[in-house]
Amino acid sequence: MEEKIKSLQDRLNRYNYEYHVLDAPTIPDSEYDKLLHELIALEEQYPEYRTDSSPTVRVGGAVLSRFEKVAHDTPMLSLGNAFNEEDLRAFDKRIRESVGEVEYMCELKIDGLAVSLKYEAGQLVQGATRGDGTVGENITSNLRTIGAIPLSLDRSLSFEVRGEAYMPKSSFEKLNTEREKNGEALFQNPRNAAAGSLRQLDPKLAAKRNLSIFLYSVNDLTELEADTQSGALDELDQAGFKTNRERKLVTDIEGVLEYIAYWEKHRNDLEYDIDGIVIKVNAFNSQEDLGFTAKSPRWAIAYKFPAEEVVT
Ligand SMILES: NC(=O)c1cnc(N)c2cc(Br)sc12
Repeated sequence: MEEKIKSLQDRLNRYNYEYHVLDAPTIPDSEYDKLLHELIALEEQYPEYRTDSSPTVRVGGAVLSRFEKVAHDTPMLSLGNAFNEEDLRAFDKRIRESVGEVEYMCELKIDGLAVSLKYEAGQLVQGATRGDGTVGENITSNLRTIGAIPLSLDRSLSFEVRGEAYMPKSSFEKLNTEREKNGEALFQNPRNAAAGSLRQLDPKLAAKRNLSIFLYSVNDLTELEADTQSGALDELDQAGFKTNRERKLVTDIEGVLEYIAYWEKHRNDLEYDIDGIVIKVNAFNSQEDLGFTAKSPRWAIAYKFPAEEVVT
C-alpha cells in the first residue's frame, strides 16, 4: 500500500508542477481532483504515509494567532533605482570602470511581495516575507498553498531561494468583483491583494487567492554549479522552480535600453503587474568584485517605469 500511496503522491506533485510551473497541464482538472480525493482517502486510512510533501497537505495547517518573526541568514536588500537613460548609462559607466566590460541580465521587476523559501534536503522547511530586510514573518503555511511552490524537490538540495509572490491580474479582477458583491472593501491593485492574502492567518483563505510566484535568486550558491545569474536561473528551472521566461541576457547597455523600451510598450500584455526592470551584472565573480552598499548591491539596479496616468 505504501508504494501505491507514494506513487500517487509523486504523480499528483508532477501534475501540480505541469499546471502551476509549466502552465501546461497534461490532464483535465477533474481528473486531478479525482486522484487527489483518492489520495486523501488513502492517507486517511494510512496516515503514517502522509508526508509533509504530499500534495494533500498544501492547504492544511491550523489558523495562526500571529506570524512568528524569523531572521534572514543574509539581508534581503532593496535595489538602487534608475529613472531615465542618463541614470542607466551612469550605472553602466561605473560598472565598466570598476570591473571592465560585462554582460547584463535583464529581468522584469514583478510588482508583488518579496519572499524567501528555505529547502533542506529537498524539502520546503520555511517560507518568509522580506519584512524590514533583516527580520521577516514566517508565513510557511500560506506559501505552501501556492501551487507554483514545490513542497519537495527531485534533488536533495539545501538552499534558500528568493522571489516575488504575486496575484495574476485576472485573479485580482475576479477577487474584487466578488468583494464588491459582498460589500467588502476593494483592493487597490494586485500587489496589495497579494500582500493581504499572504497576511491571512488562516491558510485556507490564502489558498483561495490563486497566488503565484517567480523565483529569481539563490542565496547560497554552494549547491549550484552556475557562475552567472543566467545559469542560476536555468538551474532553478531544472530544480522545478517557476522563473520568469521574459528574462534576457544582453552584452551592453544598448541591449538594456532596447529591452526596457520593449517592455515599457508591452507591459500591459503581461498577465501580471510589473513596475520596472531589474538589470544585473551577469557574472558572479564580477558581482563579488562590485559588492554591496549598506542598502543594496552595486551590481544591480532597478529601472522604474514612470507612474502610469490613472485613467479616471
Ligand atoms: N528578477 C528580479 O531580480 C526581481 C524581480 N522582481 C522584483 N520585484 C525584484 C526585487 C528585487 Br530586490 S530583485 C527583483
